[in-house]
Amino acid sequence: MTESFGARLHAATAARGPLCVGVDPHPGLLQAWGLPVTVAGLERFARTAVEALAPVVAAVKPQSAFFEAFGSAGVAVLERVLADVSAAGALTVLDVKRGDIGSTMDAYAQAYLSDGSPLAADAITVSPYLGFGSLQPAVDLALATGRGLFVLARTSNPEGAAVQDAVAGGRTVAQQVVDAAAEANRDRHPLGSIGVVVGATHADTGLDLSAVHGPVLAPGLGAQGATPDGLRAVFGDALPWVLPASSRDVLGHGPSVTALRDAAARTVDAVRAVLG
Ligand SMILES: O=C(O)c1cc(=O)[nH]c(=O)n1[C@@H]1O[C@H](COP(=O)(O)O)[C@@H](O)[C@H]1O
Repeated sequence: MTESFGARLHAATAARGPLCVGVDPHPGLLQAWGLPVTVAGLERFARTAVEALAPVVAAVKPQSAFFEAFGSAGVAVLERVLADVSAAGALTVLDVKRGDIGSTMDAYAQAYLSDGSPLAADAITVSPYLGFGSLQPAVDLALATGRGLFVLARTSNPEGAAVQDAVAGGRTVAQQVVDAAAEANRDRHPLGSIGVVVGATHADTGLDLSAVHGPVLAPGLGAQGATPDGLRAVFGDALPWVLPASSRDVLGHGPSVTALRDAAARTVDAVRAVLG
């Protein structure tokens, strides 16, 4: 039987530390690395980041939009990134934030979560704001193929509050997302495969994460102001579920492979000191 994403992530973070590094090829970062803002520059950037990071961190999260911006040639670079990260032993979390009516969600699921698809990743980010139930085709396919989801619950940006902190039926919308993920993770050991996204940027998430039993992707370290030391105050008892994520703060140390790897190692050490 295929090993679940949750089990694979649990093993990867135990071996390499609890950190997901994002590969976000911002045009400004390409320029800072002395690269042209072209497909060739994108490819060099992505290959360097993968060479530096994929052999050492638990998970690598390419942000799809920065590749899509270059059209089909950029998407081809993304396909290569996904393959190379896997070959180097890290898990791939493709940040595409998909969410659609169920029948179309099924097509997205086939694109990103089915064996043999060129854009298949170990997990993808999805948006539940067409209703958590609309994600069911992705939940089903992820669980069937040993893959996972990270469902946006309380995002790192301040604008998220207007929707995610709204209260319906006595619970915030974000809490309802967390509870639905928890239900999908019930009885999955050692870790469920339906993760949630909760920004590390919040003073107080307002969430009860005690039953989530799946990974809590926590973006916002560095560039958005969150710090490893701050994770304890943000997540409290839920720290064991947390997978902190950082993109620009690490990528800014390129193009030196050594400097990128050192930056990732420093961040891993800092989050390990808090998460254990
Ligand atoms: O799903 C995500 O990855 C995500 C969710 C969220 O709430 N906030 C957030 O910043 N992200 C992504 O995480 C990355 C953060 O990048 P940095 O701010 O450079 O570390 C970006 O690719 C964002 O799109």
